[in-house]
Amino acid sequence: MAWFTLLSTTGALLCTVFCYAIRVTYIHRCKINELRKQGMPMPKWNWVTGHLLVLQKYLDRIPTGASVVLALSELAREEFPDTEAFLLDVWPIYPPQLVVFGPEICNQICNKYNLPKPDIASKMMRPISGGPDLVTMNGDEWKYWRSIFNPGFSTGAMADNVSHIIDSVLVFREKLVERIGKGMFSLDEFATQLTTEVILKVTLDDDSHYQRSPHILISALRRIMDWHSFWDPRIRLNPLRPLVQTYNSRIMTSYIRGVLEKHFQEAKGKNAQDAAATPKLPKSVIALALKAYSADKGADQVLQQNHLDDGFAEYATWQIRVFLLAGTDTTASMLVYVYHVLEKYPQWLHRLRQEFDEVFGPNQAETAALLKKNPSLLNNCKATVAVIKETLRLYVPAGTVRDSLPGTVVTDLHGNAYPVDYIGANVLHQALHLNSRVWPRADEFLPERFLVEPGHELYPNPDAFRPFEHGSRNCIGQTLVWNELKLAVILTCRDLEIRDAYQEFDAEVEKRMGMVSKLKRYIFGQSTITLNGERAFQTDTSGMHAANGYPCYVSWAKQGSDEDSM
Ligand code: HEM
Repeated sequence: MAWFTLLSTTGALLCTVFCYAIRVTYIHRCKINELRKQGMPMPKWNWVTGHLLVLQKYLDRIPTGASVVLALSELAREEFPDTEAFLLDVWPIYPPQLVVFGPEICNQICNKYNLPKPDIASKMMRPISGGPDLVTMNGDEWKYWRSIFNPGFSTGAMADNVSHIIDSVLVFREKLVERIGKGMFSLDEFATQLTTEVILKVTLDDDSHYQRSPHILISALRRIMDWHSFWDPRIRLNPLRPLVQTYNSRIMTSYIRGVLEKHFQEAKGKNAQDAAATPKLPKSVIALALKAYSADKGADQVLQQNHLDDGFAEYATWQIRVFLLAGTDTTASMLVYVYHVLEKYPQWLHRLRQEFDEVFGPNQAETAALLKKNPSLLNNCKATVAVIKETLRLYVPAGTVRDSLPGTVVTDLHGNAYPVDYIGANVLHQALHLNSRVWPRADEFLPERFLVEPGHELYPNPDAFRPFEHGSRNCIGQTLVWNELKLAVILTCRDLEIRDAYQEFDAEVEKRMGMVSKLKRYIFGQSTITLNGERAFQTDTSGMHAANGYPCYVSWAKQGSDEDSM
């Protein structure tokens, strides 16, 4: 009898949940259908699956593991070049969005209306950050914490960081040199270790030596990331996920709180020794944030306390956690792609080497010291900047999603109005950067477009280039990115050469392939491993890292190889 009651109660509960899901889905799809009838552009739509089947069609064209946004970008460019905007309904996987990829409509979303960040983004970031974070906060809370962290990322503060970034880049270089003649390795792994070491130093003043040894904080973050997905239900619904993430989250919080407290006590000690002087805090992001916070809360009051203010420590910890994520993967993935384009287009490698000779003189050994003494020399490397910009255009690793805002209407080029009070927005940088209306010869690698004068046919529309987004929600870390990428290229590309090893990597995979995999391939056919001819396609990882960790070889540059490449 008890079993019968249990079964019938469970059955009734499941039925209720099922009916509720049907009802919610129906109400949602009715709203989309309404927008469809009003003429909102969208791909072929279905009451049951929304646009999932259309998206799947484009996903089937790209290699396994390639980023979903690349499939979305293909869809955008192929089906909506005229409106540069369309509605995408993949609910319940993600809320419906107006996908946009024209500079004018992007400006409306990010600058004119500055639509808020959606709740769902904040929920998805929570396991990584631990609490409200700068990337997904809104309103006054965001404004306040952005102003607290702005000084730490200012151009001046970043110039103060050049010296230790150089030290980290020199370790990266040393590691590359150690790999000469030693076979294939993952460039992505080396690059990520470099950017991680840099962000630990810049944000926490932590001399982690992460390029040479593991770090408890980063191991915990990586474990959280291994159990994290922004969309994959197989990962999101795994019951073990919250347990693993909570455990590692505690490790991260306890480590960061420890470092903050240590810096606070040191700062207090310095103040006590020299009461009259302005506090000589180290210039890490966190130290400058603490300074800004103290100034805001009433001069020395914060520094008079026995322990670091709990409210500040809690928020700062969440932000450090998000900086560790935002500051490593994207920059590392870009660095890998810069080496990739320099291998593909040796004439640009040659041009950069000429530029380095002109700016830093012919004696390479002196470059690091020169840059430490005079970081502003970085501003003289115009061709280097152009190459990095063109790489950022073609391999942009991030975009922005925004929430709906009641009463807001955006318009496309033809004046068609799209209400964004039920659907949010997805500014699709990958499609925007390849939009052939605004980018002449959009698919070609042409760094010269960033060197020509206004009036030239290649001169870019500034609103169409937004790797770091525009407006008040732009990337806080962009100056750091520029310094890191320029320094890495300057200090490694003059005498070292990277060659991708995908051919050898694929041959290894083939050799190690088991019978079952071979049988599967025989039955279902070989799935594609390139995207538009690109084997180093961007993957569905945070920062869109290059496929398979970018297997490569490194060698000394051959004498005269530059001249040969011209
Ligand atoms: C190549 C490297 C990078 C790229 C392409 C990039 C791109 C972006 C983009 C597109 C946004 C806007 C995102 C949105 O609206 O949701 C953003 C925001 C942000 N980025 Fe980056 N980023 C990079 C590196 C970094 C680094 C090194 C940091 C260091 C801490 C960082 C920290 C942040 C933060 C905190 C925000 C949120 C800013 C706010 O809303 O106030 N990013 N980034």
